[in-house]
Amino acid sequence: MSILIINIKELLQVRASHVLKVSGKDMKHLPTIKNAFLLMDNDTIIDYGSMDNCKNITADKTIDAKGKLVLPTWCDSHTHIVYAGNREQEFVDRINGLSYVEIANRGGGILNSAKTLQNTSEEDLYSQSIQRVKNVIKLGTGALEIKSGYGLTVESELKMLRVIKRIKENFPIEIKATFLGAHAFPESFKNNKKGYIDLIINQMLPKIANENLADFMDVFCEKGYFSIEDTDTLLSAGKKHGLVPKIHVNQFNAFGGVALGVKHRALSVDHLEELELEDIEVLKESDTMPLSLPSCSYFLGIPYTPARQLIDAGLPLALATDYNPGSAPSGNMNFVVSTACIKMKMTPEEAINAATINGAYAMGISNEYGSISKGKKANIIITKPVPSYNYLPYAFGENNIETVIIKGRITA
Ligand SMILES: N=CN[C@@H](CCC(=O)O)C(=O)O
Ligand SMILES: [Zn+2]
Repeated sequence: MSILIINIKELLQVRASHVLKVSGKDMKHLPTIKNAFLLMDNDTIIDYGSMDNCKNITADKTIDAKGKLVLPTWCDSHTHIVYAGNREQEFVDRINGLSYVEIANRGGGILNSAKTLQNTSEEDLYSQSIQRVKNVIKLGTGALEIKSGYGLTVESELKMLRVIKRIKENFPIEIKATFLGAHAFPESFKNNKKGYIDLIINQMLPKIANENLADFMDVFCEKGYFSIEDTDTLLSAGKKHGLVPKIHVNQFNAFGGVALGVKHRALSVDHLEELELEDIEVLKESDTMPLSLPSCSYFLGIPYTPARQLIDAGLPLALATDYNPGSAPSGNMNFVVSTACIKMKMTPEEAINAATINGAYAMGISNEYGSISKGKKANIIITKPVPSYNYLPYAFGENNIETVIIKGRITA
């Protein structure tokens, strides 16, 4: 089936298909066409341009987008959207004065979510998770990275990854799965950290590879979690099974994790709330995408990634939600884009680039997603009538998405 969108007030993020990411000054530029049309055939974008050149084009369905913007769907490249239960009690504990780290040290945090997930059936985990997936699609997300990491046992990590696989099979959006068994040390391995790392390497990884359950390997490289040496060992082990590295790094402390990520040619280094000059220098020599999670900074009240420093140094930046029960219980990419503008001083052009093409790069899919390009997947947002694209981040908290098209089908 073909869909033609006509009279588009402004078509955003129009790029040649070979552009895989944008960096530095180029992030300030968002290529657009005013008074445009867009043509999709089945799941693919096949043509676009000015309305002046739309005269002889017909399609099975025509949508009039007068007064509305059209842009690629958001690419949310860092989520933990598969989880069981919630952690609203910890939210209240933080309001009453405890820090995220103090809560974690008392056995809350990731271990709290792991306990709940271990006691939740695969079926129940799937139904809880798909509610969130359905919601984020309505909010304009068309590609999603999903991590394991609340299992922390062989059985429960596999349970999480099988749920991710099932979501992938049953939903039209693009999904990439990340194995994050190294998210925290389980209580039973508190005094035997090497034992847990051995379990990941010798038990979890071979099974995951055997069932083809993950694309990427992630590690929470942080004080009190996995050290530089642990992360190095784990990423190397993941690579042997074909898993591309990514890291949670510099969330609370900067101690060389970014350089380690670059050494491993990580696809992205994520969080970066704490950043040293040497981190920026090392990233300049790499293809690794720095990735920021503003909703986590907002929710925990920790610093925001210094986006200006990264972009002004000529680097690219991707934005994602970090959707998880502890540090960012929201999968709203529109809020992420707004918050990046409001709190990180990114321009709307930079934020939209970071949430589309650069997010796609951070999932290794920017050859097919993240821009309006001929031959790319027809993943499209049509907004409500709005004055300009600046209005999208400006009107924070307002839902300005009217229609979401995923792989050429109207989905929301
Ligand atoms: N920092 C590590 N992992 C998650 C939070 C996990 C949790 O608190 O449940 C994050 O990216 O923020
Ligand atoms: Zn995370």
